[in-house]
Amino acid sequence: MILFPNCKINLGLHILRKREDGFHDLETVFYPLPLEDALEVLTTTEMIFSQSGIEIPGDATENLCVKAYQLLKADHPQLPPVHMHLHKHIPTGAGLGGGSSDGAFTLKLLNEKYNLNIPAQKLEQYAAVLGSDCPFFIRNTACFASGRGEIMEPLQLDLSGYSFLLVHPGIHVNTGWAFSRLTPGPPAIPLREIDWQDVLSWKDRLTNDFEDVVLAAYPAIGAIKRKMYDTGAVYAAMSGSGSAVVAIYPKNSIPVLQWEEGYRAFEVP
Ligand SMILES: C[C@](O)(CO)[C@H](O)COP(=O)(O)OP(=O)(O)OC[C@H]1O[C@@H](n2ccc(N)nc2=O)[C@H](O)[C@@H]1O
Ligand SMILES: Nc1ncnc2c1ncn2[C@@H]1O[C@H](COP(=O)(O)OP(=O)(O)OP(=O)(O)O)[C@@H](O)[C@H]1O
Repeated sequence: MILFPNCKINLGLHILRKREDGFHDLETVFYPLPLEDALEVLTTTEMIFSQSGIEIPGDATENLCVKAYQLLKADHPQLPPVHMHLHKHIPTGAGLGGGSSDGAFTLKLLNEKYNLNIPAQKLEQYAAVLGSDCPFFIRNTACFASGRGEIMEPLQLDLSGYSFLLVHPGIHVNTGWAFSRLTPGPPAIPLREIDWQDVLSWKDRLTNDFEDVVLAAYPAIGAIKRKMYDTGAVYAAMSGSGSAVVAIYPKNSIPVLQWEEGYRAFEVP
């Protein structure tokens, strides 16, 4: 069985407070986009994880696909050994949730392929063990998120009338480092006060708290954002803790742009 774990973008991201468990409470809107990895699972006689495409830093045993398998196996010993192959397109350390999506899709795939009958709510709980961004990818539709990102509420938001440009400057931003650099606090404009149907208003009202610290450390990211606005984007912002920047253009109006060596650009027309 093959599934295609997609990426997410954050539309607005406010870091509200540091918690006693070391994590931060936040508020954000998650929106899924079809920049995808490919995840294949076959039944075998011994556990194998293999990977192609973009190289993932770290040991294969730390991969969220492997961790997701182990998490389910502990509660569902009937799961057979599998060969999991992950073909990676989504840049890592990009704020696009690629690793989180791989972990969440592994849970969904194993549940379906081996008829474990785990309800979606329980899958979200397993996903929260893997990472803060993971639960979103179980439902994978636009939502408000709070807590660590695991408390979700559906948001009616259809951006299919727009085109998206994602640019990754090849910089790997460590999420833990980015959280450690910022000062949490109440947002100037809470996400509940944003008019989600008026995309043109977002430029002046929707903010990502990570931009202050991450753009200060990596000015190249701010330059990408400026170039997007200079070329007709109606909204542009860093996604999550970066370093990818996402721009929303009027439908089929993404300009042909030259980027520096080592940058990768992805279009969702
Ligand atoms: C920045 C976002 O992408 C916004 O959607 C997420 O909050 C990050 O989620 P993630 O990559 O799944 O992060 P995790 O793997 O859970 O945590 C990585 C590290 O980020 C910090 N972290 C993460 C999420 C959170 N709500 N508070 C935190 O302080 C912690 O230091 C943690 O050790
Ligand atoms: N399947 C995977 N794909 C990408 N990275 C993974 C995967 N499994 C584990 N990781 C680890 O996650 C790290 C990237 O996480 P980080 O939170 O820094 O970046 P991100 O792009 O914001 O998040 P993520 O893609 O995990 O949501 C990588 O350095 C890698 O070690």
